[in-house]
Amino acid sequence: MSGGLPRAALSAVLTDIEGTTSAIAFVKETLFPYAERALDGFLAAEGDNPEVAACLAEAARLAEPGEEAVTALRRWMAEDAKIGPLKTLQGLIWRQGFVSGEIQGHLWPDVAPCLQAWARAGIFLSVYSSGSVAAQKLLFGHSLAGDLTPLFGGFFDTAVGHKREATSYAAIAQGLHRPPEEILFLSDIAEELDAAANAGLSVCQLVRAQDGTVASGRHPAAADFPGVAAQFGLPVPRLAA
Ligand SMILES: CSCCC(=O)C(=O)COP(=O)(O)O
Ligand SMILES: [Mg+2]
Repeated sequence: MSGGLPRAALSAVLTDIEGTTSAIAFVKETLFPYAERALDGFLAAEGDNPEVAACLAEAARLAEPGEEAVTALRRWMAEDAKIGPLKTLQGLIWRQGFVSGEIQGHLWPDVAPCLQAWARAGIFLSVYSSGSVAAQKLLFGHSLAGDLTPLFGGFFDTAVGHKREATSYAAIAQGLHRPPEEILFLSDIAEELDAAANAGLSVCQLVRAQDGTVASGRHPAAADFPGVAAQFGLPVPRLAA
């Protein structure tokens, strides 16, 4: 935090998912392997679906010369590359798992009570994740805390730009019709917070011990959402012990 300036009054919270609302292990050990296992069967069954076909065409365009679309998709999965057609396809594959109840969206226990209290206090809530908007809605719609999608007024993915680029946050602030400093961006990744801060947003790093996150020292930091609330003047709900 730079030099003791008073913080702007917040009107909105924009939150990341992996490492912020949800465990990194849930994404890496449940969601990603589910999509990897299901990929071939899904493409065989749904390859003619126009949305799936569009992902395959875009993957082929972005693949290395001579590399097949499916090979590129598997390589991006292994690299955890945040590439549009992969993220869209993962969302489409996860749909069956979330809707059937096989997967429930992980949320740390402090998250839902804080989001509910902030929404009740008139704070506008939105999500910005590398996961597709469809995947974000599945995770919050089928979460351990039930369907939280009505709490959110906006969902943003990398269609707006990459998470380490300031222009993405400027576009989100413009889309939300709010001055950037009134929007508090929450993330575990310092480079994302750098980009948001460069666009003028208020920022806080989530340093969740269970995820092994290390504080960057470049931004305000909190161990959980009540810690965020206490620092930024947001309501702090009473949590069950
Ligand atoms: C249901 S969203 C899954 C998260 C995901 O696919 C991902 O790549 C994590 O990105 P984030 O920007 O939330 O860290
Ligand atoms: Mg994250």
